[in-house]
Amino acid sequence: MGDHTHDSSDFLTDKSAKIFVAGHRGLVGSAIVRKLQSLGFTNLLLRSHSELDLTRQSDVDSFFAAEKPRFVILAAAKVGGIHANNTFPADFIAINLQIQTNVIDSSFRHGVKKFLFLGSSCIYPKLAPQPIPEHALLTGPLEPTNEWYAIAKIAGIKMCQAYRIQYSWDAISVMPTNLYGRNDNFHPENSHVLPALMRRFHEAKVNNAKQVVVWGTGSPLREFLHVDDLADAVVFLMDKYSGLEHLNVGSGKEVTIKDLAELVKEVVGFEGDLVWDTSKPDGTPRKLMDNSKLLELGWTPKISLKDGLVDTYKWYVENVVGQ
Ligand SMILES: NC(=O)C1=CN([C@@H]2O[C@H](COP(=O)(O)OP(=O)(O)OC[C@H]3O[C@@H](n4cnc5c(N)ncnc54)[C@H](OP(=O)(O)O)[C@@H]3O)[C@@H](O)[C@H]2O)C=CC1
Ligand SMILES: C[C@H]1O[C@H](OP(=O)(O)OP(=O)(O)OC[C@H]2O[C@@H](n3cnc4c(=O)[nH]c(N)nc43)[C@H](O)[C@@H]2O)[C@@H](O)[C@@H](O)C1=O
Repeated sequence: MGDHTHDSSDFLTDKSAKIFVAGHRGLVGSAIVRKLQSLGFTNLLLRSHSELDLTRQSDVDSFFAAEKPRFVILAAAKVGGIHANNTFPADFIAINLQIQTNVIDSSFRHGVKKFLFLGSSCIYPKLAPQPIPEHALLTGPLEPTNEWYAIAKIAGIKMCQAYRIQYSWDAISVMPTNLYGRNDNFHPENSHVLPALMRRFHEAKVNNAKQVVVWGTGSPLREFLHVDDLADAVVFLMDKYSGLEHLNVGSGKEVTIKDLAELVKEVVGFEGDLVWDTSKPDGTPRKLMDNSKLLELGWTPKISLKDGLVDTYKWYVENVVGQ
């Protein structure tokens, strides 16, 4: 049935193989492109959103028919933090279902050898056991602030499994924890917590503000992974993993939002106070992935949260501030 969990594909052997990285301008896609380029891959197939709208089925199919990539990594999606997910539920379910259905089906029909789908830790029940094992999927109700996005992601996992079962097609699914790094979205309301706070502390520092508002109670726990570690894991799994089950990718380390805010404040160099806006949702109380399956395959994360924050802040100042 094509469930050769520990088989090695020839992903790393042919550096001229055509690889379509969908969403290459985003946080995750750009990190995967950097990783592949650093390994010597020379035939990356890249299209911006304006060049190819992945929600348009016939455009996607024509693109695959013409280009015939050998490998596909799907990092294009409608993505956002807790506020965006809670405010635009129709976009989060519809756009993600459209993109992933089009790209998965066209990849299969046009002979892609191996396909990788990216989900998210929000696929798991709100009150899943911690750390969250892969088999916690579909065992309880979802976190309401992101259930629409989560349902789309669960459908993506199931679609990859269905194509593997029916057609023996090599499609795998990877569930990253909360990510951060270069090319993140620093939008003040719609981004994730880490880029949102980095921007807010930076702007408060340059404007000599006394206070910065942080959302929620500060008590939720989150696990963060630098996107360069995620890109390393994606390439590792394209080479090493061909299983039916989705795999968690995390750092294994969690932090409260309060401690994260203090750390970002320190890295940015803001010296004022934090004010907690408890009218904003906390979301899931705790979301730590069990990454033991990935560790057993031989992969380990390398970038600490502190080092990753320093690198991201440097990038933000050099590339986003004043643009
Ligand atoms: N960021 C995180 O913390 C996490 C992310 N993930 C997953 O990783 C993947 C990538 O996320 P991330 O890099 O953060 O997201 P980004 O928003 O940074 O990047 C998404 C990319 O997809 C492109 N895109 C969106 N819609 C379309 C479309 N209709 N047609 C073509 N391209 C489109 C965007 O282009 P444009 O901006 O021009 O629309 C953008 O380049 C997603 O599947 C996400 O679920 C998983 C866990 C955590
Ligand atoms: C990756 C993951 O991302 C989303 O889930 P989330 O983990 O809740 O992500 P978040 O980064 O937006 O918030 C984390 C915590 O941080 C708090 N918080 C404080 N201050 C700000 C703030 O200024 N902005 C944001 N966004 N959050 C803040 C916030 O209240 C919450 O308690 C999913 O919708 C889903 O898309 C998904 O899969």
